[in-house]
Amino acid sequence: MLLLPATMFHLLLVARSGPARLLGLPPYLPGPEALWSPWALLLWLTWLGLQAAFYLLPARKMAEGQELKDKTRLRYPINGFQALVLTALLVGLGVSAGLPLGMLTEMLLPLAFVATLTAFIFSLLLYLKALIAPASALAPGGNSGNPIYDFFLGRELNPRICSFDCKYFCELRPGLIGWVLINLALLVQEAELRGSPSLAMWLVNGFQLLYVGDALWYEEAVLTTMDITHDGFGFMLAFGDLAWVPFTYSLQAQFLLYHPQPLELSMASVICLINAVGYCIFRGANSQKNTFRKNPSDPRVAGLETISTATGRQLLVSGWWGMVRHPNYLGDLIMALAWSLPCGVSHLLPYFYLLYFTALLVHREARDEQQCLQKYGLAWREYCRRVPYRIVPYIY
Ligand SMILES: NC(=O)C1=CN([C@@H]2O[C@H](COP(=O)(O)OP(=O)(O)OC[C@H]3O[C@@H](n4cnc5c(N)ncnc54)[C@H](OP(=O)(O)O)[C@@H]3O)[C@@H](O)[C@H]2O)C=CC1
Ligand SMILES: CC(C)CCC[C@@H](C)[C@H]1CC=C2C3=C(CC[C@@]21C)[C@@]1(C)CC[C@H](O)C(C)(C)[C@@H]1CC3
Repeated sequence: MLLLPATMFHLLLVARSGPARLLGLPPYLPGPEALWSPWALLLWLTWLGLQAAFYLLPARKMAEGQELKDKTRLRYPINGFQALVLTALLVGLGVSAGLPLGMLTEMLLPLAFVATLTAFIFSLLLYLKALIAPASALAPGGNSGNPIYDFFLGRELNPRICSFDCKYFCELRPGLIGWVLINLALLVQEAELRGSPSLAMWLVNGFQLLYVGDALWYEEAVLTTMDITHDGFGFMLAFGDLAWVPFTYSLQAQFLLYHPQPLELSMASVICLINAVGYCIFRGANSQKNTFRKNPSDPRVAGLETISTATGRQLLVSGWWGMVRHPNYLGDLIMALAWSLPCGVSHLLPYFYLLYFTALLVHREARDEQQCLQKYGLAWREYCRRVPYRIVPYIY
């Protein structure tokens, strides 16, 4: 809990330092005046309030989540993409009225500080709220009795205030949309400093906007991810969603602002191709599984080979899910590589995301494997026999 914020501040500080060494010491240790700003707090709270207001707007659709322990299903508004468009319109209006968006890049440290503070306070409130939640509302992990462990993992599965779902809101709105807004501010700032944004900055902005736009367009798919169906809402996700995502996932764009990198058109085309391949695998795999889980007789998936399980559910063994056991992770990792390549190969720092993400997905894959083995038993073993590789064909 201390190491994660420390890593985030380390990355923010080294990204703007001359040597930009991932493993080097930060150029200076920020004092309270560099971290604390009432304006940053005001801006952050306004941002959270704005995104919460967008969440509460009428949605084009209400989706049902997975069945819970008490056999009920929660309902979720599907209006994340609408929130992204409204945010873009508002920011566009602001910029045309003279709002200095590039200035946001000067406030990253105090904003990251207030986001971290919010995550700690929010997690504490969530921990306290879980004390009065019924046992059926608690997450399978995160209720060990060790308060520090439970505070970190999160005790309640789907904490809500009336119909407002705190975890679903945080997972997709303030952090993800904040990430692309920070990227955009870095692009604007680069244009102000150097006359126009660099090709590398355009690529990083474009790729990551596609990733965030995709997440919000296919918002309903998040309801079947491990975070929503299995993990409690505690410090890990609150900090991850609110602080880690916007301030560390924008690291490549931060690096590019302070360390401009030349990029040939031919190299840029290769990088675009890598991103496109990654995206096709990621989207193809996620959509195939979601379509199959919603309706196995959908013509798009009806011809795929499957294994039956004792639970009545089936497992795909052909198509994307017959290539490796987590094709979506493979696609995500290929995209992560494409996001770092525009930053060149002179520094390790822009590859931090790729390294962290590999570790996260390897660990996540192992957790999922454990859960699937528990759920599906012998059928899962048979799936592992038929599809022996986890993430990368013939390698892992
Ligand atoms: N950018 C980021 O920081 C992060 C991105 N991600 C991305 O989020 C996405 C979701 O990931 P995550 O929630 O971890 O897991 P998945 O979407 O991979 O879901 C795993 C579940 O899929 C089902 N499943 C597994 N194999 C099969 C099969 N052969 N046929 C049918 N169903 C199967 C099982 O659930 P069941 O059988 O119950 O349906 C399993 O528990 C991924 O694309 C990942 O890359 C994840 C973490 C961080
Ligand atoms: C800080 C810790 C070390 C780890 C925190 C992990 C979180 C940052 C991630 C856990 C799962 C995530 C997902 C996405 C973002 C990062 C977190 C919150 C996701 C919303 C990104 C966009 C994708 O399209 C997705 C599939 C919707 C992702 C779902 C999981």
